[in-house]
Formats: sequence, C-alpha cells, structure tokens
Amino acid sequence: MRAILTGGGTGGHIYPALAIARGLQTSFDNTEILYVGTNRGLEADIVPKANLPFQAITVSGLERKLSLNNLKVFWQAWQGYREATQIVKSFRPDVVIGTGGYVCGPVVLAAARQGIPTLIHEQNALPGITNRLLARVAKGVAVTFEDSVQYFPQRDKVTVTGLPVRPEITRSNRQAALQTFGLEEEKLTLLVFGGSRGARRINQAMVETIQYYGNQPGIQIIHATGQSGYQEFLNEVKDRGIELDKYVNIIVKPYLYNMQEALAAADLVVSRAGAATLAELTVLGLPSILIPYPYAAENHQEFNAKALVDRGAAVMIKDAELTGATLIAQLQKIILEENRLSEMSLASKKMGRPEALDDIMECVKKILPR
Ligand SMILES: CC(=O)N[C@H]1[C@@H](OP(=O)(O)OP(=O)(O)OC[C@H]2O[C@@H](n3ccc(=O)[nH]c3=O)[C@H](O)[C@@H]2O)O[C@H](CO)[C@@H](O)[C@@H]1O
Repeated sequence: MRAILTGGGTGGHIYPALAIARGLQTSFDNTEILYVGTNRGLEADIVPKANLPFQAITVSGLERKLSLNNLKVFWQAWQGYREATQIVKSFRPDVVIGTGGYVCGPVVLAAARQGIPTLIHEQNALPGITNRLLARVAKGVAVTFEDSVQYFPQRDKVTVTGLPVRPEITRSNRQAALQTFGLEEEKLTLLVFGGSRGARRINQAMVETIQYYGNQPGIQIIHATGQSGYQEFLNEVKDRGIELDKYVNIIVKPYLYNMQEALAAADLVVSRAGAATLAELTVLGLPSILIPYPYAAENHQEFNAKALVDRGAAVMIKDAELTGATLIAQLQKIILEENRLSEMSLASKKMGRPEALDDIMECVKKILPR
C-alpha cells in the first residue's frame, strides 16, 4: 500500500494524519507513506520527528477578507497544485488522505484528477473550508461528529468515524494515576487545562476558583496553565495574597506531559473545546465544562462544544462570560446536583469512539479499487 497523507498548519490537523499513518502501517502490507505539507506549517517539524518522509509544496491560506494578498495566494495555490501533481505522479499512491488545512487542497485535488482514490477526515463539528470544498472531489469523507454530516451535501460519501486518540489515553488506570499526582481516591478530582497552549482566560478565572476550593475537603484540582501563562498565573495568585503551597489539594503545572494520567485521575474537566480534547474526554466518558476558544476559525470550537452540550455530556460557558464567579457557580451546580456527574459521564461515554482508527481504515478499504 502506497499512501500520501496531507494536512497541516496546526497540530490539530497533523496528529490525526499521523495516527492514520500508523493505522495504515498496521492494517496493510508493505505500507509506504509520504507526507505532503508546507515548510511553514508545524508539519515540517513534527512529521520528520515521527520518522515519516516529508515533502513540501508552496501554498498559503486565503485571508478571510478581500485583499490584494489573496492574488498572491491564488498564484501560489496554482503553483502548489502543479507541484502536488508532480509529487502524486512520481509517488504513484494507491490512496491520498487529507486531514484538513489549506495544504490539503492542491494535494487531494491533484490526486482526484489523476483518478486516485481520496479520503478526507474532518475533526471539527463545523467543517473547515478546505474540506467542504474537497468533499466534492474526494471519494470518501470521514467525520468526527455526527453534527458535521449536514454540511456535506454528498451524504452517501460521509461516514462518522470519530477522531483517533493517542493509544495511551485509554490505557491508564485511575488508582495509579492518582498516586502519581499524590492525590486521594475518595475526593472528586477536577482537571483544568486550556488546550495545548493553555488559555489565559481560564487561568484568570482559576485564580478565584483555586482560592475558593483551596483546602476544601472532598475536592482536589490539577490545573495546567500552559507554558507561557505559568509565571503570570503564579504572579496573579501571589498578588491576591494566596499562598499556593499551603493548599494541599491544588496542583498547578505549566504543561501536563502525562495527560493520560491526568485524565484517568479526573472526575470532571474544565477545558477549551478543541477536537482532540473532546475525543479524549468522550472516549473516557468524562463530564466537562467547556469554554470554546472564541478566535478559532469560524468559531468552530463552539460548534464542537455544542455537540457535547446537546447530548448532555457537557456544559458550556462562553469565553466572554467566563469569570471566577461563573466558573465556581457552574462547578457547584454540577457537583451538588444529585446524579448529575454520572449522567453527564454516561452521555459523554456514549459519544466516545474508541474504534475511530479502525473505522477510518474501513473507509480507506471501501474506496480502494476491488
Ligand atoms: C486553538 C485552535 O484553533 N485549536 C484547534 C486545533 O486544536 P489543538 O490541536 O491545538 O487543540 P486540541 O484541543 O484539539 O488538542 C490539545 C491536545 O493537547 C493535549 N494537552 C493539552 C494540555 C496539556 O497540558 N497537555 C496535553 O497533552 C490534550 O490532551 C490534547 O490532545 O485543531 C483542532 C482540530 O482541527 C481544533 O478542533 C482546535 O479548535
């Protein structure tokens, strides 16, 4: 099996592509993979580190408002398309898979025009522009959320597969995880983080929240501030006269490298609503309070959050409404209401798709010539 994978810009498009690459390597014989991205996207750094061959083409993203710069973008897209055509011709893939981001456009299009089976994977409830356009030419469309099916008029091509999570996420054990953090088993564990880079707004609300719950019996908190927000958070805590080291039930870290353990320890999560995070929460059946990042493209995180809220798996607080007080009020409501946590947890688990990678592999098999 020879496959080209493409997708990029941010980690959100690259990690699913890497998971799919691993899936192909285990599901098909003699798999040879080529990853096509741009030199400016994060993929140029991440993909070679994952030991996959990488080739770059020239493309850049369209500005969402009318601008002269977009003329240059169109020219580059044309150039990128010609480069992609050459790459596809010389690599001769059996399949081309795109996971979103503008680099997918020329690559999937070039493959489709050469009659090569193409699959796209969409991570968000509100599909990105590139994927919406590519759905017309792709042979298969795999989506993460049931809610995004409606945006693809080509219904018969669409399969709801979910988003593959890192394998270690489902392998961790609660008891061992609590031990790692030095936390107690009979307390409710709240995990708070704001996506991979942290979220300043969440950190600000957490100052008051930590003061409220500090040394309260029955609850313990793990809070990841994000690398860049760590010092600022500590300063704000100090300015408020809070002595963090006196709170035995609060752990503050810049980043959680062992997220699988933090999730295993958690009973309730407060976070942004990125697709990877939500896939992890639902695969583990974790209830959550979601605060969508309002500046994500086309506000897609709010659509992601809504998918969980509509099914009773989460509660949403809009970023603009987030304060220490609104967060504490929502937390108290969920914690105190009888059976609320277990009902949310059940609803979350129902949305989880532990077999996402297998289902994507089925989509690949379906589009290959018999
Ligand atoms: C800001 C933005 O536009 N983000 C987008 C980006 O998400 P991006 O990949 O940045 O964010 P996600 O929320 O999807 O993923 C964050 C990942 O970081 C991990 N983590 C986080 C904190 C920590 O301390 N340790 C740790 O390991 C989480 O477990 C998760 O796996 O692409 C996704 C898929 O297109 C979109 O849904 C997101 O909206």
